[in-house]
Amino acid sequence: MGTVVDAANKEGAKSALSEKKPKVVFVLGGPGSGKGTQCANIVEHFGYTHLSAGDLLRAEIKSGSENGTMIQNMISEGTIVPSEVTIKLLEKAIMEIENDKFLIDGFPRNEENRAAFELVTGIVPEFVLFFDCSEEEMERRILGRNQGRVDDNVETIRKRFRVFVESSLAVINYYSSKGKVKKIDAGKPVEEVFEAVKAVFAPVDDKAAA
Ligand SMILES: Nc1ncnc2c1ncn2[C@@H]1O[C@H](COP(=O)(O)OP(=O)(O)OP(=O)(O)O)[C@@H](O)[C@H]1O
Ligand SMILES: Nc1ccn([C@@H]2O[C@H](COP(=O)(O)O)[C@@H](O)[C@H]2O)c(=O)n1
Ligand SMILES: [Mg+2]
Repeated sequence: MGTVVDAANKEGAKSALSEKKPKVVFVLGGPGSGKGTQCANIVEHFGYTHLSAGDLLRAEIKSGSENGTMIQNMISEGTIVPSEVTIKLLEKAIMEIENDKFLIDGFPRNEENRAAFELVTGIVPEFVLFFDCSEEEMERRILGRNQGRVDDNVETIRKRFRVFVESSLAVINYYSSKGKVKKIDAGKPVEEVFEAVKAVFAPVDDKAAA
């Protein structure tokens, strides 16, 4: 099966998404850095729609789709699912949802994700919100999360840390070279982190909370 990049190259196709032209913010950071927590706050205060790539993949497992077993195994291992799978889920969600601005949480996770998304959708992010947090603090948070996630165990957490350092940081560095990264100290308490997040969105977004 050709990759999603091959398909885009071959057909020179831009998905229907590029017609919709949504505003997209990538929300990146290590496992347990607080991406989902802060996305919920941003949704409430600034009117974005939150799309967690991890949640979309977990929903795909639950749907019993043909990719479900592969996704389940990769999440259990903390590895990164092929871009074509994740991008199709993101494209479907963005096209179905009546909003023109989206927080894409936990994506892109590696260079393949990044390049394929831009090639297939034609979308370039407004900016990247990067939650910077120590591994000690992230591990402490995940072990206290109690959401029953198959990947919330010490062994998989350590694998996810390794994937983040080896693959995801390169994505952050790429956008940093474009001057697009807004780095947040995510090691602080939730409310303090959100104060810093608000400062990022307030000047840019016309729906800033009063
Ligand atoms: N600033 C914070 N201080 C303390 N605990 C936090 C903070 N932000 C989030 N948490 C808690 O840490 C845990 C992980 O947060 P969250 O699920 O938002 O992280 P995440 O980056 O989405 O992780 P993953 O990539 O594993 O989905 C949750 O239990 C959350 O309540
Ligand atoms: N772009 C992505 C995002 C996630 N995954 C897989 O899902 C796991 C959980 O992601 P969270 O953001 O919810 O922590 C992640 O560890 C990967 O296994 C992916 O493959 N590609
Ligand atoms: Mg999350």
